[in-house]
Amino acid sequence: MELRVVDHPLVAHKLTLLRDRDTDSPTFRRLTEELVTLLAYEATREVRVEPSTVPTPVAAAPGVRLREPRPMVVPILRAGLGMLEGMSRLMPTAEVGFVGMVRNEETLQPVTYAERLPTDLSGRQCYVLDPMLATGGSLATAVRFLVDRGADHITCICLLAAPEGIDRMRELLAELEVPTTLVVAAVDERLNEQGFIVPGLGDAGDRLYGVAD
Ligand SMILES: O=P(O)(O)OC[C@H]1O[C@H](OP(=O)(O)OP(=O)(O)O)[C@H](O)[C@@H]1O
Ligand SMILES: O=c1cc[nH]c(=O)[nH]1
Ligand SMILES: [Mg+2]
Repeated sequence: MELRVVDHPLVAHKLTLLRDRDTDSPTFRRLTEELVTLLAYEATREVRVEPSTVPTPVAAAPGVRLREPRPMVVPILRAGLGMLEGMSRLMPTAEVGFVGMVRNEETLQPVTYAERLPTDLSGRQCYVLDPMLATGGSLATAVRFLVDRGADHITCICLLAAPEGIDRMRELLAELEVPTTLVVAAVDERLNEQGFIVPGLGDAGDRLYGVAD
């Protein structure tokens, strides 16, 4: 798995505001979208295109267009949903599939409670969205799921990652033949005893949408 940490002052500035516990929910949502759009620019560097020529008012201009099958964007519910709009803004013609996952707060194991994806993802490039990579269990499960259905190129976009989660992803995905890239705004210090990223930003889902039961 290739790791790309996006080193850009605007990303760092927005991430700092996002982390602040005094940032309210509407601002948190807006910053999340803005950050994703910036990360997506880097994350879509390998998106597949094909030659396409268009007529300008002056002459024919050779260019490119996104290749079929269209890329698939997969937000991991709940918190990943906050990243969808920012991603769609950059790649509006991508298709969207959904996976719903929640971590068991004691065992930290992910539980999949929803899935709405094509059964056949052969030849598809997939962009998985989840703001937080903590133990790596949720993201690795989602990636495996997509690869099992035939996806042949996976890019994960996260806002924050813990070193433990990156190591775990590498371990769990080691035998996959499919190229996998992780694009993040920052790699934080560590996980705490509750599996939260330190210093992190708290519970991304709660900060986006309010406290869940
Ligand atoms: O790397 P992991 O240890 O698996 O943890 C990360 C997961 O935890 C959070 O979701 P959560 O379970 O809080 O669900 P939510 O999105 O509904 O808040 C986060 O959005 C990731 O999906
Ligand atoms: O720090 C963390 C870890 C998992 N999920 C979150 O939302 N935040
Ligand atoms: Mg949560």
